[in-house]
Amino acid sequence: MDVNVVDVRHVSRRFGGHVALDDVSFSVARGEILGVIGRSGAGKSSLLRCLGALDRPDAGQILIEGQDITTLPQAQLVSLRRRIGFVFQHFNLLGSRTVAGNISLPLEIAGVPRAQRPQRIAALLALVGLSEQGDKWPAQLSGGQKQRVGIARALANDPALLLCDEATSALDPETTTAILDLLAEINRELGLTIILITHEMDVIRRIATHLVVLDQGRIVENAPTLAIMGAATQSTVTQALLSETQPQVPPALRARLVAEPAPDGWAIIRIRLAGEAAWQPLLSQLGQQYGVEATVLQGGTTEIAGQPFADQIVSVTGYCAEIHDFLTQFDPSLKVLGHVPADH
Ligand SMILES: Nc1ncnc2c1ncn2[C@@H]1O[C@H](COP(=O)(O)OP(=O)(O)OP(=O)(O)O)[C@@H](O)[C@H]1O
Repeated sequence: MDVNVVDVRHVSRRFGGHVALDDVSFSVARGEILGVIGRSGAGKSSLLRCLGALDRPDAGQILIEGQDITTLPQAQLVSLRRRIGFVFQHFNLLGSRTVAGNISLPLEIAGVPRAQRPQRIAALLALVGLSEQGDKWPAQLSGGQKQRVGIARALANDPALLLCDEATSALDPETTTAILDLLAEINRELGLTIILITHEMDVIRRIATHLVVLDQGRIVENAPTLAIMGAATQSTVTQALLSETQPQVPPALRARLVAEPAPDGWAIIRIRLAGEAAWQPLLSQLGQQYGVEATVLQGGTTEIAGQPFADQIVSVTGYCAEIHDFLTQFDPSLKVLGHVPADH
């Protein structure tokens, strides 16, 4: 039986009177990319430290490949930590070692014989696209290259789990995309299980197959990312986090929105379509079937966890109950955001 790589069961962590993690439970199956998101102070770092066996919870269990790390003696913890790779926000490379030397360090600590190291280091450098950079010093690298070294170092001992702590928060948007693509590729090629801690919903949207939303130490959402993005109801915290990356009604139009339909005016709706429905020519179908005009004002179609997902603000003329019923077949969470009276 293939056990989950991670099982977190009723974990709590207190600091003095403050509860940082409150009865947190979730599982991560092999090969999943789990995103953990929450606002500042939600408990993300506390969770990561417990998952990485850098801190012990006050209550609950954390099983890594079926082994409870909260009760393991120190000696066994050392070998267990080798099953977990860490990727840090600020890379944490040793400036006194070359790129190859940084990647070699975990191999040396694990007791990999000297003769075997160069081959392993070369394979890791190739995996992260730095084959020519082994002899360089960290100071000679860009932020993105430093993070590639950080990822290669984290993979050195062939971990079962990769823990990424805000791995792209210090990088520019283009480099963020390249690093997220690299993590997705490593996940695909090695089947590696990844937990990403982040405060950026965009990171989650791009690569996380599953999502846990933390708020004040508690889990408020735990499901496949696509299901949460397309859900009819979400927690207030999730809505706030999602709104950062969701299309919004253009401000000039928002100022003209009224609550009631107006003759000859248009309705402004928000439609989300997950899976195959996102590729369907729904709006042109609407035009043909009902003789109305539907225009996408904001948003588009992207991929979430390899599945198409459309999130759009659309204006529709002649909006009526029939059209609403037609569209809610495809998006039960469809929202009419308001109406714009005709410009007479
Ligand atoms: N060592 C500590 N001592 C006292 N309080 C702590 C400690 N570590 C965390 N906390 C508290 O626990 C709560 C959760 O903190 P944590 O750092 O886990 O949140 P976070 O989601 O990672 O926040 P951020 O995104 O700002 O890093 C916070 O209220 C924090 O002040």
